Amino acid sequence: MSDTAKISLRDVHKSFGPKKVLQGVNLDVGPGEFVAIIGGSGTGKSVTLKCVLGLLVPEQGSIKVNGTEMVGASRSTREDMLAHTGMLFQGAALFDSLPVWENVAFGLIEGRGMKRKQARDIAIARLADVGLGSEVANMSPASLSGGMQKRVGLARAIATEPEILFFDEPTTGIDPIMGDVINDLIVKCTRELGACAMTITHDMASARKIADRVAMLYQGKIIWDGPVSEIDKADNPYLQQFVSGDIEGPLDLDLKHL
Ligand SMILES: Nc1ncnc2c1ncn2[C@@H]1O[C@H](COP(=O)(O)OP(=O)(O)OP(=O)(O)O)[C@@H](O)[C@H]1O
Repeated sequence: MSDTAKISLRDVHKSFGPKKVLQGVNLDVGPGEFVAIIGGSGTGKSVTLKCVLGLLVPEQGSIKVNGTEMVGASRSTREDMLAHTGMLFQGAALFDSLPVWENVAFGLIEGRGMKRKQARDIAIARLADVGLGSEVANMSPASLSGGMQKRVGLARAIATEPEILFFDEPTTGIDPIMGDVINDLIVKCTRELGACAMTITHDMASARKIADRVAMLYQGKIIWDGPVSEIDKADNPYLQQFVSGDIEGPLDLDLKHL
């Protein structure tokens, strides 16, 4: 798998002072594959994603994206990688000073140097892909509901037709019905692009719906990694406790130390 993997993490370690957060993470995401990293609060999901994006630097290990080593990579190598990726941030992270369409078109205008008229047309098409009409294009992001902001964030993530998509807790902060709409849109948009994707989430319903595979992070390592269809049959007490949300089980002992 690692020769063809679009994203490959090998023995990734990341600490903050004495706190060892990642202690040898191994994970591959293949072409066209959607992997969800699941795990409880504070297990290091965000730290893992930030290491892949180059926002944090691991002190040990290798992270390859499209076969290129990212640990210790130059700024231009990282920028090149980011130019081929799309990202939906947890709070959608839209610029309130720009109208919706310019948020969606940002990577096209600033990153690709596209003319504003053409970029606006593409932005309106991407907004339609996520179920938003052209009347939204000139609105301020601040005037939209949380669910609409997530849709705009998704339209922005796919605007440059990236090969790799990253999602940071895509259903956090919105109601379950809107969460389901967002999950459906994420699946549709990712498939249409033929992109591979990585999401971090503690929402099992979302992980089951959007991912092909889940990888459970616990005590700094991936302790279970398998297809969504295998989750319920898996003989792993940590995974089963997390999936069922039980208070009793092997996980709660460790939670006291968080
Ligand atoms: N910049 C930092 N400096 C110090 N400690 C950090 C830093 N970033 C993360 N941590 C610590 O690393 C641990 C893992 O954090 P992380 O945000 O990755 O967890 P998470 O699994 O994403 O949790 P959640 O689901 O609650 O967002 C936490 O104990 C956190 O306090």
